[in-house]
Amino acid sequence: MSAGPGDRPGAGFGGRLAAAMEAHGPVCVGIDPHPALLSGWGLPDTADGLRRFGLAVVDALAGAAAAVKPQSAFFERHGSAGVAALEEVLAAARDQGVLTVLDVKRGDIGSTMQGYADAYLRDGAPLAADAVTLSPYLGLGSLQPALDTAEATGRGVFVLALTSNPEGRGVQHAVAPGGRAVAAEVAAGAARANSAAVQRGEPMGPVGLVVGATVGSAVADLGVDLAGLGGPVLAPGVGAQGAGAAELRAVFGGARGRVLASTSRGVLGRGPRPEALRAAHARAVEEVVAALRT
Ligand SMILES: O=c1ccn([C@@H]2O[C@H](COP(=O)(O)O)[C@@H](O)[C@H]2O)c(=O)[nH]1
Repeated sequence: MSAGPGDRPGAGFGGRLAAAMEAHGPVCVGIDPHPALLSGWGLPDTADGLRRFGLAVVDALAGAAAAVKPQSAFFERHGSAGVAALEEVLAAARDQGVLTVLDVKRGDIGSTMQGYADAYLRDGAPLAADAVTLSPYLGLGSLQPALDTAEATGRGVFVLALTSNPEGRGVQHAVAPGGRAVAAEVAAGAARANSAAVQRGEPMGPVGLVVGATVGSAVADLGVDLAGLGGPVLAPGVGAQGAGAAELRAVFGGARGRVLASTSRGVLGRGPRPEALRAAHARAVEEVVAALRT
């Protein structure tokens, strides 16, 4: 079976994500198999435990959630067996029509970046996802091979702009040579990369940003132009990291229709019963929709 997006309706990632958000609401559920969650679900902290955990989340949320976001780190803890479990979880999501954002936060020199692009964004790759997270801190231009591959295969990327953790400020708020904050430069570069898709009339381009729902006034203070991005905004920090309706409303004023809020422990902590996971997701959707209503 093809591992590419060819078996999915709609061409580009932005269009497919917009359709999924319209159908299921603007909330992505992270698949973060923390040891404590595995134990709470009665699963062992082994590759097989992770596999069962990830498959249970996909089964519960297929047809209910716009996307799932497996966190690669937890699978990598178990070496090749953990990565094989991640492959199975990605394949299950693909088969069940759930969009995947693989949270790997990759960044490297351009020639190596092509290797990452081939690993995650190529049709038929064992770890192929609909989108991946990328780190621009080796220079936004170094990500170009991944952006090109995503564009060519109908996939997407989310570039870290303002992360949800407080330690990110030292780098992301720093002033770049042009006089703008680094995060504002990253957003401007992403907007440029989306311009062709926007001109073609696609609802969203393939290049999204990661902007934590916990970043307070940073978007406005630093002049990070989310309104002009033309792509989706992945907003982690909802739930366990403390962001709720008030924070979402305050941070995302200019981009409300394109925000995909992301929560992991906030939903996973309600498992393992599928109905409980779906109910927690539905509550999160209600809260996010109310917060982002224009
Ligand atoms: O800025 C960022 C970027 C990514 N993350 C990731 O999202 C989840 C958050 O999990 P919660 O349980 O909802 O706190 C996790 O995988 C992070 O690595 C982020 O938190 N902030």
